[in-house]
Formats: sequence, C-alpha cells, structure tokens
Amino acid sequence: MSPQDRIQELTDQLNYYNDQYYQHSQSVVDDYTFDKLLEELQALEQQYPDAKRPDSPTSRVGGTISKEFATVYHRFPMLSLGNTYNETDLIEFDNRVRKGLNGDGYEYICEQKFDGVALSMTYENGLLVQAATRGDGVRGDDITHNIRTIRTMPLRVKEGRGNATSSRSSVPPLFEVRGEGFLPLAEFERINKEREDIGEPLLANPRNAASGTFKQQDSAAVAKRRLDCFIYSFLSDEPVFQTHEESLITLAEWGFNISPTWKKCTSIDEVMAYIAEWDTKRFTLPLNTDGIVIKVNRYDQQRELGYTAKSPRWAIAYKFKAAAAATTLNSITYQVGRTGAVTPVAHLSPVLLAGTVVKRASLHNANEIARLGVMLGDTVFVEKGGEIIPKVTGVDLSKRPESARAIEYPTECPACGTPLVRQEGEAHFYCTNEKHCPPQRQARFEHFIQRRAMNIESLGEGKIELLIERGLVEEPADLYDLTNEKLLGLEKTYPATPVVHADGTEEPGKARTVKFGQKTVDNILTAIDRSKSQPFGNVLFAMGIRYVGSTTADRLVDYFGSLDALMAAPLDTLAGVPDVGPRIAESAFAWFQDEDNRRYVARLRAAGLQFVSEKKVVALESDSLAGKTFLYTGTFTNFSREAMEERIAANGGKLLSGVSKKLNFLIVGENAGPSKVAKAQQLNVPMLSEDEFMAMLG
Ligand SMILES: NC(=O)c1ccc[n+]([C@@H]2O[C@H](COP(=O)([O-])OP(=O)(O)OC[C@H]3O[C@@H](n4cnc5c(N)ncnc54)[C@H](O)[C@@H]3O)[C@@H](O)[C@H]2O)c1
Ligand SMILES: [Zn+2]
Repeated sequence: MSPQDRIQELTDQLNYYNDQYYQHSQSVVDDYTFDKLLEELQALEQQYPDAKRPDSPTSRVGGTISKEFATVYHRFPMLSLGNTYNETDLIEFDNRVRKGLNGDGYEYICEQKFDGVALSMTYENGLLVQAATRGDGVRGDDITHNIRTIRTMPLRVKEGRGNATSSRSSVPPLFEVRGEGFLPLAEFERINKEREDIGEPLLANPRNAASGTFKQQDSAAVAKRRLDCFIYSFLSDEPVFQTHEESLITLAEWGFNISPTWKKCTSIDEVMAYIAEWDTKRFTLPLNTDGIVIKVNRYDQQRELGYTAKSPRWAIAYKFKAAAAATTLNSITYQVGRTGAVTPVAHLSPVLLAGTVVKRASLHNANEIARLGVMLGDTVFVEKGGEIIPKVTGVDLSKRPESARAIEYPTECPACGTPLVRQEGEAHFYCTNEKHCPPQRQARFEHFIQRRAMNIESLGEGKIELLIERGLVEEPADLYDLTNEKLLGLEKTYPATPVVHADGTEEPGKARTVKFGQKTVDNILTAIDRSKSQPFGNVLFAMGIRYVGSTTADRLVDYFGSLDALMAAPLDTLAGVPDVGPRIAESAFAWFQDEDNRRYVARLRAAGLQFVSEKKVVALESDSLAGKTFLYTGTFTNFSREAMEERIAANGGKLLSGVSKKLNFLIVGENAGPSKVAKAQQLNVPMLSEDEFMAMLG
C-alpha cells in the first residue's frame, strides 16, 4: 500500500474509533493501540503533507456534540494533551520546554491523569451557571442539570476566608473550572452487582459507564449513579493566579474537589520519581487513572510556550500501559448466578500484577473464550483496570504447549446438571432450573435479605448456606417459619482458603466457624420480624423477578399501588408504565403467571409482608386534567415539586418521567432544563408557563 493510501486508511480507521469512543462510549481497540496508530498517521502526514485530510484526527479533538442536548460554545477551547508512553519522549518534552523559555527557570506540577470525561463548569457571581462536555473542543453539550447531581461540585463557591493577604480570597465574578467527571470504582462495582443481580448486561468499564451516564437525559437517573469529579484547572479573562499551584490550593479553599495527589517538581528527575511512585500506587485510588499529567507551573510561562492546534505545548501526559502479566491458564470453573447465568472463571498460576497476586481472572462468557481462541495450558495475558477481578485479554500463541487442550464449554449446569440454554442475542448460557439449582437458590436468599429488599442482613456470611444445608429453609418464604428452637446452637466450620503472598509464598489461611448463639438468633428473628414492615416496593424487588431492579419495583408500586392490581394488569398496561417497557413487562407478566410463583407470593402474603403501597392517595379536586400527561422542569413561584405533583394528580392528570411522544404538556419554570425544553420542541410537545398551567386547573 502506498503511504498516501495508508494515510486515507488510518484517517478513516481512527475517525471510526473516535466516533465509537466519544459517541457510543465504546473502545473498539485499547488506548495503546489507538495512540500508536495516531502516531503512525502523524509521522506519515509530516512526510506527505499533501495527503493529509482536513478531517484528520491528528489536528482535531476527538469528540463531537450530540443532538439531544443544547449546544454551548466554550469560552476557551477544550484541548487534548500530547501523550507518550516512554521516558525518552519525556526528556525531549523537558528539552523543548527549556528551549522555549530561553533559560528562564521553571517548575512542573504533576497530577494524576484521571480516566473519565472532560467537563467544563462556568461560575458567575459565585454560582454554577453552566456545565458542558468537551465535545469537539469548540462546542460541547450542555449537561448542567446532570452536573448538579454531583455532590462534590459546589453550586455556590465558598467565599475566601477574608484573610486579605492576596487577591485570591475574593472570588472573581466570572470564571471557569475544568475537571474530569468519573464513576468511582466502588460505585461501578455496586452498579454492576445490581445489574448482574437483575439480569442486565454488565457495564464494560468505569470510563465508558461515566461517559454514558453524563449523556443521559433524565437527571434523576443520573443522580442515582454517584458520579464524582476532580477539578484540575482554572480559567478566566482577568488574571487571578500566577501559578497553577496557587489555583489548585485556592480552588480547594473555594470548595472544589481537588485530588490531593498532585506534586510540585523542580526537575524532570523529580517528575520521573513521581511517575515511578504512582506506577502501582495508583491502584489504591478510588478511580481509574491511566497516567500522569505534567504541566509547567507558571501561567506566564504557559502563555509563552503556547499551543498546537490540538494541545498545549506546556503540558504532556505520560501514559501507563495497562498493567499486564503473562501466566498459565490451568483450569476454568463455571459459576452460576442468581438468574442462572453461567460465568466462566479462569484459574491461573499465581502471578504478580500491579502489586497484588492474581490467581483468578474473568473470561466473561462463551463468546469471549471463542474470540480469544484460548486453550487450557496456554500462556495468557491478564490485565487489571481498577476492577477487583482482572481480565484475560489475550493468548501468547508462541508459547502454546503440545499438551494444550481445547476448552469444552459445558452443555449442562455444573451445579445441577440441567441442560444450559442460550437465548437469541444473549451472551450468557443459562441454567433454567431456577427453583432447585443450589447456587441459584442460595443467591435468591442473598437477594431477598439485602438492605434494599427485606433488610435481614444479619443472615449473611454463610448463615443462609447453613440453613439450606440443614434443610431448614428451601425458599425465602420459609424464613418466616424459623423459630428460636430451630436456630439455636446450629454450627458449622468452613475450611480455610489458602492465601498467596506477593513473594509467591502460600499460607493456609483461617478456617471460619458460623455459630448461632442466643444473641445471633435474637438478632436474626428480630430482623425477620421487622422485615414485615418493609415497604411494598422492597417486597416486590425482593421477589427477584428478572429485570425488576429496585427502581423499577418502585415505579410499578407507584403506578399500581397494590400487588393485586399489579397481578391483574394485562401485558399492555404493564408495558405502558413509565420506564418499564416491553422487556421488563414481559418478564414480570410471565413471572406472575407461573403457578409456583403464585404459591410463593401467597406464602409471603400469609407471612404478613406489605403488599399495598403506603403512599397517600390524593383526593380528587377536579377532572380538569383527566387523560392528560404532564412533566415539569425548573422551579415555580406557587408550587414546590411536591405541590406540583399533587396538583397534577388531584386534578386527574398523570405525571411522566421524561419527554417522549406520550407527553401532552411540559410545564416550564425558571431555570428549566435546556435538554428537556429542546426535546419538547423537537417532538412538538406544547409547553406551558406556570400561569397557563394554573389556568388549566380552573
Ligand atoms: N481506544 C479507543 O478506541 C480510543 C478512541 C479514541 C480515543 N482514545 C484514547 O483517548 C485519547 C484521546 O483522548 P483525549 O483527547 O481526551 O486526550 P487524552 O485523554 O490523552 O488527554 C486529555 C484529557 O485528559 C483528561 N485529564 C485527566 N486528568 C487530567 C489532568 N490532571 N489535567 C488535565 N487533563 C486531564 C482531560 O479530560 C483531558 O481532556 C487517545 O490518546 C486514546 O488513548 C481511545
Ligand atoms: Zn443449575
């Protein structure tokens, strides 16, 4: 292929990766591969400038803006960062800085390169007035209402302490801060556990999950995922600070969330030491990072060095290659989850990876095994993102031993022998023996006792296992037949699992004894009794219907008010409930048709659980809004949120949760969400002012 053709090919390929990455929150290739291809394109374009295309990814910031949000123009362009994976380039960068500053002394500030989504926040008179994504660097999406859900993002800046020693105690009337929005790892794990629990496909990684969440329309749904943001820069028309360091210190005083991991370095050697220090320490942070950002500290020097079309000349990102290690795949076991999904787990020869010993890694599903082409006995690469369990990412075919054996994916459930099935479009095989498959049964109990369900967590940590084993319980309804007599004195010792240390030595680990003393039994019986007053939404969630997570359960409860109404509802009605849709509706409908499930529900009812919503029923004032659907956005002079919702209900109207074709009216208050308004315009949904709405009430 000619170099010119290669330029065409790379441009198309990289533009496609960018589109997937920024528009669809998906990484088709890993960052290292992407960056190497970009480097190749850059080198070719330098050699053959005539072949360079105007849409080349080397001279543009990767993202674009979307139609779903209002567009905002950035006051200062949001650029990318030059990056490198090696120290030689870093020394070259340092040389360029020195040359550029003509022998003037300089310092660097080193920061973590947080792996999330770039955000820009504008403050006017101390108030957060606008927040936007980077978009194409010039224009971004207005996602102010989503950013307001971030608890660490000040809506109002804390005024300086009035120590009057510098101009920095007073907040300038107009400024912008930039930061990285992210999903904390613990939150990512929580969401995925919940998704697994209700049978939803898992989110691929925290970065993609964060970028997908920031682009959601419904900020109530965004608020449920506890996004966070680290601020790392300050911009204003009037000079406020002399150095980046000063801005970081002051922004923290103003109430911004500044990661305390930054450090001032006076030489490139100190920078290297900082990089070495964080190479493994970064895995202790609450979020993923993928490198270190090195910035010239003084603002006047930053201005002197200036910018390329795409990135500042005064900063560079040193990127860590994903932490990877090679080891042997010894065996695979298959785990069965609550919904019967079978997940293969790779058992490896212990290997040190980013400071911890890894013995197990995730292989996701049968498709993934086929995609990797992996065999037992192979040398495999394992990689660690921030996730707890690392993943197998490739095979070293050159090391395949003659004894390597093909992986035979089980055709029967490893726990109960039921033939496995796979539905069209599903990645997992399932064991359909929902009721009697032991791991599914145990997981059903664990689901039932969790805090957001019946809150009987004193039964955790091996106790359920023991109750099942002794034949005291078969299904969660049996919990309500437990007595002091049946429980007191039960005991079992679980064997130790060996612990492998970083130096390869092994320790036998500790055996664990589960014991039902009087105090434990009292706690359990009290919690079981108290669970009878858990609200109906929790009970519905506890039943463990596939796809019915706790939010969906609450929506169904809000709509139907009682289990009888829910069970009597035809499929169409179920599917019409806001945020439910056909897939969940079918799952719930089928579940309630099943004889066994009906019997189970009857037992829970007999045990005295809540099957009716306690939500107060609003007395009907008029039917002036009958048959009409409403949504409101912003704040109102005459109504609080609750009052607004009550008036709609009391006059026969129905509240929807988002702008759709089903919406009849959008009531627009002050500070209305621009995305809701834009969507309503797009769908031709009429908008009402507060006065117009009051007139409709009559
Ligand atoms: N795998 C793929 O398919 C694919 C596709 C497109 C892009 N990418 C990756 O994304 C990179 C391009 O993304 P980019 O343009 O956002 O550049 P970048 O990620 O290399 O660097 C710029 C970004 O770093 C972030 N950042 C994090 N911590 C920071 C800090 N302390 N100070 C300043 N900025 C900080 C900001 O969001 C900023 O916008 C590529 O180099 C590649 O690695 C991957
Ligand atoms: Zn089974």
